[in-house]
Amino acid sequence: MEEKISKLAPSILSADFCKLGEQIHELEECDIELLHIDIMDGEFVPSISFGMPVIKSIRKITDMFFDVHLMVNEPVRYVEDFAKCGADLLTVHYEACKDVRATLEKIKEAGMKCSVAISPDTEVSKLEGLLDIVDVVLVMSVYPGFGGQKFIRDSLEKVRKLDNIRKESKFDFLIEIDGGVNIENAKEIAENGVDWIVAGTAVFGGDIKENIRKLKGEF
Ligand SMILES: O=C(CO)[C@@H](O)[C@H](O)COP(=O)(O)O
Repeated sequence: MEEKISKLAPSILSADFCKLGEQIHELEECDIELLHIDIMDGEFVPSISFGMPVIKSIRKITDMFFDVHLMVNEPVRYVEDFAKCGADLLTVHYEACKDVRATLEKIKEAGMKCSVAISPDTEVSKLEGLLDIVDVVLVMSVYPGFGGQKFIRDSLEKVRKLDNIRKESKFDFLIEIDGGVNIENAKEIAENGVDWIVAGTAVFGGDIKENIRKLKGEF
């Protein structure tokens, strides 16, 4: 993927849903261009978050790039629905698809960017045969399902492996990391070759503008 949007992708899972519109405008005032949107189905992960109606509503109030992370079994079933409600990029989990490549192809055909995510127990080697098609690889640095968990350090090794693969190949995917990012570890994460950094609690817990100012100062 050619364009490199600013690195920080706030995850609205940690937003105050009574004030979602206001908080999105606060992010815009901080020049955030990338919004991470977590969709959970209660099957692939234990929790249920929210779905298309929320994306459709917030699409009306912002032009931010919608980075939609599907923690959903067989996401191929929903590709067109997410395209219609305004997703710019769809991430599907390697572990959740019967045919990952066909799912990614369908996302592209629907006019969106595509991304594949790996959970902490899935090795980078599983992505062989997919790296030519993906725009982004999402490395989960917590077990998917909940915000506010502790960063799993082994995920940095995966990031380095992916960064080496793309340096040694013609692939130009971006690398995104998601889970447990905070002011203490953001600098180290960015230095390992990550392009997009998702942060939920570290952005929405407390003063959003102050949190973003501090996080952006780290990378
Ligand atoms: O996908 C997920 C969790 O499954 C993440 O996007 C979290 O929402 C990130 O939250 P923090 O770890 O930053 O609080």
